[in-house]
Amino acid sequence: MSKKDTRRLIAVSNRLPIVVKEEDGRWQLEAGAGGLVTALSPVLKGHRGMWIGWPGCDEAAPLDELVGRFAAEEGYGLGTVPLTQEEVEEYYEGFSNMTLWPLFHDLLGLCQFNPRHWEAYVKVNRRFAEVTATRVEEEDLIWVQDYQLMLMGGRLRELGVKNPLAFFLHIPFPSLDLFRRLPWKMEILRGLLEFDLVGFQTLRDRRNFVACARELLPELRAEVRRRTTLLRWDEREIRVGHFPISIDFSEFNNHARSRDVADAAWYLHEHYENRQLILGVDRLDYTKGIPERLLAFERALERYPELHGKMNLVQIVVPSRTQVPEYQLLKDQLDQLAGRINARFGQAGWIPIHYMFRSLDRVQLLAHYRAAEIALITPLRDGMNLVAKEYCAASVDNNGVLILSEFAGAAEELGKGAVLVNPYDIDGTAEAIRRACTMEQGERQRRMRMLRASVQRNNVHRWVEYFVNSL
Ligand SMILES: Nc1ncnc2c1ncn2[C@@H]1O[C@H](COP(=O)(O)OP(=O)(O)O[C@H]2O[C@H](CO)[C@@H](O)[C@H](O)[C@H]2O)[C@@H](O)[C@H]1O
Ligand SMILES: O=P(O)(O)OC[C@H](O)CO
Repeated sequence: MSKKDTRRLIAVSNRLPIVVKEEDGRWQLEAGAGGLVTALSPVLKGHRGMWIGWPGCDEAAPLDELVGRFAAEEGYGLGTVPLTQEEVEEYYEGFSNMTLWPLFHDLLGLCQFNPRHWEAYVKVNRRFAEVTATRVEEEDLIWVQDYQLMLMGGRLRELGVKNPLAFFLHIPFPSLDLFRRLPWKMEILRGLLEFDLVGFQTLRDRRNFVACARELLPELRAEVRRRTTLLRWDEREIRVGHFPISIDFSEFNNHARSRDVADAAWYLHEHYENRQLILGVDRLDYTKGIPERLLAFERALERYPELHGKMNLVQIVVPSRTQVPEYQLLKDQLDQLAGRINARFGQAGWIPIHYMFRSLDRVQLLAHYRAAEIALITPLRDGMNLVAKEYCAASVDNNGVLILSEFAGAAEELGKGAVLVNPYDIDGTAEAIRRACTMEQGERQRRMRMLRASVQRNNVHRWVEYFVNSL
């Protein structure tokens, strides 16, 4: 949003940027984790906005009081959409996370197509629209976020909301071949076409969407413009663009240089006895390629014994979607893999993999980024991947090597400075680990300078400005 633009921004997403908890009989609000929170909070703070979403807590919480406190402290308001336990199971865990999430990440084999889940998805999307309609004022921009809410636009129109409506998809949009497997593809497609602007992370996602729309709605007309594709359908015009999301570069860069972070990074190096640190940081998710990464690390230890004792893989996994069975299985798989590889290669005084299943606070996260000589970010498929960008912004000594999956949206922008890998290619990723461990200082610095300049230029403020200006 440009500085001149004074319109209020209403962001709507499944989850509010908060976690409500009861500790020792006292209710508290904590900031939530995840890419969306990281990206949107600074923007809403700057534009006296409002965030509408599911508070994710039980009915006993004194929500009004907590929400009021949040607005006073954070500088933007919250609107809440409560969900019942059954709705959480069917709309969120069910249709959103067992159908759309795997399908849109090209993992058809993990998809469930359950009509009950679909019905709950329709119902909850309508509810989100109804709550939003009661909060909206004449000049507001409404910006709906992500795959859980693709049907909101239609209901907002039915309710007579005339404000500009925008939608941004944080995850990839699948190819026509995959999208057509969805029994409710036409409803989703028509739902997205109710918005005035539909944004994707990458050019590939935008092209996939336009290809689906043209194929499944033959009467639709598409015209490629300079920055967007203009669709004409049902007497309306819809703009479709790609807007790679980013981070607040200055915030990460400045905080990474602070005394707290420098001390914590120094302590980490001492703790790991000055070995090279290879860092993985992910939400627990089967799209992030963590088992494949551990196997590639194992292959590197098999093939390059000269690396033994010289480096550690520090893998941090933040708990996520723990009620979905696939995520529970993944957790067990990771525990077993890390244990097996450590038992196979560990020596007195050297445990190859340090695996932590928890969230880190900001100072610790930045200290890990700053201390790590290598970031190993190997999703099987990812809309963007903000960890890759955060690592670059926090590598203030220009000394880090970014190994990045070619299937992360971030690879479109960071492909030149990063060492790109195919995460399914275990040998290739192992070779990339060796290459990064032995890369000369000059090449490290040249690559990281390029990466940092790119993240600095294409920061989150530019993302919002570019998106809103396209409306
Ligand atoms: N152990 C830990 N402790 C503390 N914080 C941790 C952590 N592990 C991860 N985080 C934080 O969580 C965020 C994760 O963002 P990502 O972009 O990697 O993925 P996510 O799948 O959540 O987001 C979705 O939205 C984003 C934004 O659009 C897209 O990049 C992505 O592809 C899409 O799946 C980062 O900001 C990171 O700092
Ligand atoms: O925990 P979830 O399901 O809200 O996922 C958050 C991630 O940022 C995915 O968009």
